[in-house]
Amino acid sequence: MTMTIDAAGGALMASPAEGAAIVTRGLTKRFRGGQLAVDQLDLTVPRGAVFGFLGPNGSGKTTTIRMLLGLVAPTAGTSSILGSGSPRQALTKVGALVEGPAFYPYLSGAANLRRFDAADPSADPRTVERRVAEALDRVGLAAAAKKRYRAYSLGMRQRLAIAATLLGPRELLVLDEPTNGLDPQGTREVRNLIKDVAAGGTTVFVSSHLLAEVEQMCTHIGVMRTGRLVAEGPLAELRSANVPRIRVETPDVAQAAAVLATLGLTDVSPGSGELSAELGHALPEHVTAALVREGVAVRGIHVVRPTLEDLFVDLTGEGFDVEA
Ligand SMILES: Nc1ncnc2c1ncn2[C@@H]1O[C@H](COP(=O)(O)OP(=O)(O)OP(=O)(O)O)[C@@H](O)[C@H]1O
Repeated sequence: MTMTIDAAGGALMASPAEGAAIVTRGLTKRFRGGQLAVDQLDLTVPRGAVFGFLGPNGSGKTTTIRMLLGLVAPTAGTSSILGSGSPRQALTKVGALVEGPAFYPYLSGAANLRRFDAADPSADPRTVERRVAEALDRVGLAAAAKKRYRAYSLGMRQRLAIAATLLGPRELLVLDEPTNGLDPQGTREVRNLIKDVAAGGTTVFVSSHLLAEVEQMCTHIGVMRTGRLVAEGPLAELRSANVPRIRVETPDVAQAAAVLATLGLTDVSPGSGELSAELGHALPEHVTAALVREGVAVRGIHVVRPTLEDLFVDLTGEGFDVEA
């Protein structure tokens, strides 16, 4: 179901969450069957960020989003959206897309949006035509406004779902797996649309299990593993946290390990016919010279900088689907 969550407006309360678009502290959800879906989540989404909420299937992303939007009650902890501790107070400024869209196939895109808007008690029916036209224009569907929904491509359908979240001015968009099921073209369309929306100043919180996709559009990421947040921060910072390693191919593994340790390299890991270590600030040419000087038979030397994918596999214990 596609939904734009709206509620009666009201003054937003000042709170410690001011300045961030989303803050959760100790947010926890245990389902009745005993399943701990979200475990002590401390999340901070800065205003203006495109925040990628990344994690394998079942890691708790949708449950977190449902708690943020007030659709499911947390077992423990707090969450705050746009500085308000009560989701209902902030939700007129929030557009949310949770799960798949539910549009009428025989109605046009524009007619679907009009129906959608009519179901929103906080929307002004006098301005609906203008707002529908603007939303369609924003997602690049102005020319297809009168086309029936069933004739839309998958990418167009998803753009219409996002248009439904943009029928009012939004400070925050929350999108749960918006590219799920899309082909590469549709994925690109949605990704570009998200970037455009963010460029207009809207904070975007987007969940995904696709690392490559998140890397291409997000400024910040949070990584979930079995209900817990295992990494969070600006993408650039997480990238630079990946320290380069040196890998040496040699039959003299033990002797090479001793040389690397003497040079101050850390995390020296011997293997079969090769070994690796964190390079740190050492220069590869100095390491090579030292090995040769000590009589180590060097067959090959490589400097490897782990990718974000490597980092996430380490963090989550699982591979991510890297196809966008
Ligand atoms: N209503 C529910 N009752 C019981 N368990 C649930 C319920 N909803 C989700 N879960 C469980 O909670 C865990 C987290 O699910 P959630 O849907 O939040 O993960 P997700 O990261 O969004 O995964 P996906 O990408 O597959 O939707 C899963 O183990 C799931 O089976």
